[in-house]
Amino acid sequence: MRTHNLGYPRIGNHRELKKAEEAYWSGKTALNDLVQTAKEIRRHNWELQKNAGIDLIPCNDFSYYDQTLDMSLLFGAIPDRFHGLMQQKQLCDIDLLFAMARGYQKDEHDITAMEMTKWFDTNYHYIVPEFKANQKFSLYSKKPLNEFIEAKSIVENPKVVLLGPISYLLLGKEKEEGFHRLDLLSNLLPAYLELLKVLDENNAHYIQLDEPCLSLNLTDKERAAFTKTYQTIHAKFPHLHIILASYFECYGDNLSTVLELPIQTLHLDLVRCPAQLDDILATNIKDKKLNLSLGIVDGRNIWKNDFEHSLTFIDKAKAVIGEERILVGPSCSLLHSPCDLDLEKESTSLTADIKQWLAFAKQKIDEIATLKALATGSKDAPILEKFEANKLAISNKKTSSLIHNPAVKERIKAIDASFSTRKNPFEKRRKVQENILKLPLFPTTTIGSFPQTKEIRNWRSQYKKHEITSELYDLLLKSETEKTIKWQETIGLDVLVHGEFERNDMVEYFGEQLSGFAFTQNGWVQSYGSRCVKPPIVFGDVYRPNPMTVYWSSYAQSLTKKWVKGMLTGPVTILQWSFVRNDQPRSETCNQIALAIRDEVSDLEKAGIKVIQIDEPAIREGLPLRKENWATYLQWAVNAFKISASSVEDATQIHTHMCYSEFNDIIDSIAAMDADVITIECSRSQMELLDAFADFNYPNEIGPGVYDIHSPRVPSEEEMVDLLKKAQKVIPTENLWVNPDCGLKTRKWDETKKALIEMVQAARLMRTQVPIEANI
Ligand SMILES: CN1c2c(nc(N)[nH]c2=O)NC[C@@H]1CNc1ccc(C(=O)N[C@@H](CCC(=O)N[C@@H](CCC(=O)N[C@@H](CCC(=O)O)C(=O)O)C(=O)O)C(=O)O)cc1
Ligand SMILES: N[C@@H](CCS)C(=O)O
Ligand SMILES: [Zn+2]
Repeated sequence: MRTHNLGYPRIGNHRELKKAEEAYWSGKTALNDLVQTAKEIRRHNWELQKNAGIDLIPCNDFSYYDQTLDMSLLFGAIPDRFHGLMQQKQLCDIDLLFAMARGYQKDEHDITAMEMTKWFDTNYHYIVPEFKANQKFSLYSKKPLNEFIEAKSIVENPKVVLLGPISYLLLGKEKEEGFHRLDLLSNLLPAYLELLKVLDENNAHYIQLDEPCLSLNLTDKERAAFTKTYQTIHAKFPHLHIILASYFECYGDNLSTVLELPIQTLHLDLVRCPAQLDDILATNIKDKKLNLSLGIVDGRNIWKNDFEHSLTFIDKAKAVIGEERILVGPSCSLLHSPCDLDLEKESTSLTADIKQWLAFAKQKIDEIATLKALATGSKDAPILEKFEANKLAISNKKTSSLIHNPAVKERIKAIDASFSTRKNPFEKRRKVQENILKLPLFPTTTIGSFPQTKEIRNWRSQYKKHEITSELYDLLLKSETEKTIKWQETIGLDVLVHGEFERNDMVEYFGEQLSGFAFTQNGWVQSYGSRCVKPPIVFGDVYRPNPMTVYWSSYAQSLTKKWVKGMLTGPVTILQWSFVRNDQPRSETCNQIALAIRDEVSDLEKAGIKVIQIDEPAIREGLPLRKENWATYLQWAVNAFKISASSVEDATQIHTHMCYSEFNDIIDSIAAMDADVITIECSRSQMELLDAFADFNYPNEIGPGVYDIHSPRVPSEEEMVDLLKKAQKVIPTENLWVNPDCGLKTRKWDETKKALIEMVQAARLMRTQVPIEANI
């Protein structure tokens, strides 16, 4: 029996990578400083896994931005718009990678970034490969080889992790008509073979090919592509040990294809799909040579592994295929886990009771090693002590009084259809709202957050460390809010926002105020590029002890005669971006959060807030990976949103906001949410997304994002007018709002100001082009 890991978090224990990257981007440090920080993180990770006794340690799981983008650069799939820049500036690989991810606007160059979207059902975002017809691929960079050589100096036989060819293609997008990206396989496969040859020549033996698309519903053609690809790889490199890894779901109807592939090891996510072990063991696997990687330590959540439970899986597999053919590992890469629980001090939120139930990446690595020791009959005292401590923690959690709250459970039981129905249909509400809000055509607004400057983050940091008083912190935030309200008035935005300066993060902020949640001091997880989030932990029944946002929304509204949007995160997004309990269905936890948000919506309404936005950017992300499970999820997710939004009068306008996901397949559910207005990220796909709304005849109002907020580049009035005209072709003018793609928290003020001024001008211009009677 051996242990392995599918990937380790690459941000560093204290987000060293983020800090080094942002310092480099702002010109404060040199490239070499960043390169050294990255090296140090990799060395730390490898040594940690080696010291824990992991047998196969991954390399090339590091990335400066995103592992999918790395593959595009590795194989030279660099969109044409970057070619001039490459020739003229002779950018090194890292700079080119950053330009592709973030866009490039300097000197005479003005190049848009590549698209970014959610990685399966996670809160991690990848950069979408762009393909043209007859896209060529060849080895452009040496990253996997370099990292293999580097790892070899620290660990024995590092395992090279690569995104597999089929998933790489399927995760990309055709940027020209007339071909399907899978048609590019014949161009791509030789480049993969070339890479494997180089790795082979340098004595790499273990290659982990991640093919997470095997967790999706595939066509026969796609399955055939897997067969062809892995047969080709095997024919060329029969001596390489290929570990094929999919995760986040069952192999489902792809299982029989996968079991016939000429690979050495198949990885199973036994956390998301425990049943597939029995299915596989019931086949003729015993008579094959295939090894099984048992992914039994949850890479997507922070709960301690239940050793007794996990050992039943290992024993079952052992009985059929024998110890030698088993690898023990995490369910997926630990990229989605925070780094190290040891860095957490016990606090009033993360109490000793709760802390004993948790395991972060470092602890999970130790769990994997301990499980192997236990499964192979170790009688070492420290191992047996760990087993006893584990049993105790697991049983403590099952019986803890911290978790269950009868009042919350009663309230959940009382939910009926009236909780999720507005008083009147949209058309009726719309008239009432028009009379009160009196907004022009093409009303302008923003999505909520304004720049979270270093200064603001420092105030919060000082406040948390008691270096400044709560009164001073409050005053500082108020002055920032006031400045932002005044500035929005000056440039002529129609519906204002308070700026969300008081929030560290849109989910963590609510988690900090809701009972049943705990939060960490350092539990960072990469979200995209250098950006990280600290997901709060739902450990028990959720309720809202006090109003959470009324203070800031009321303050902002008191400063202006214009409408200020109340700003909330929706129940599905809070659920999706938190680490949630595994002892009850997600739908139940979601309903508990929905009731808490419902109370907040009612309080905002009572405080005179007329427009309330309930963000649900993660509703698509929570969609099960297999279509057969969609309907159940969508039913409870949409219902939870409606529970949170439906207590209000017709006069209160409910907005929702969604971003960075493929929404086309769930348009009917988005419509069923019945928000009066939806603002949605659209600009990177040049309004393509709106076709789905148009095809569906989406009845309510829509604000398609007119500029990309993930790039520092400032859009021009003309390009936004062009996008709005495109939108106008498919959506009735009276339904259109004008707004950026998402919140502005990651932007700098100068970029924000320039971009929003252009945006307001674009809306004004659009108004002048509408027949007079429609404008009244
Ligand atoms: C909308 N998005 C979000 C997602 N998930 C969330 N949970 N939240 C989201 O907003 N998923 C989809 C997208 C992903 N987008 C983003 C966008 C931006 C970020 C981001 O900016 N993250 C910040 C961390 C934010 C935070 O929690 N900050 C804290 C701590 C600040 C800090 O580090 N303080 C320092 C001192 C100050 C300094 O030197 O900077 C310290 O304490 O040492 C806070 O504001 O209090 C990031 O920096 O990565 C994430 C996802
Ligand atoms: N209101 C949030 C939504 C982000 S998806 C923001 O503006 O940052
Ligand atoms: Zn957003």
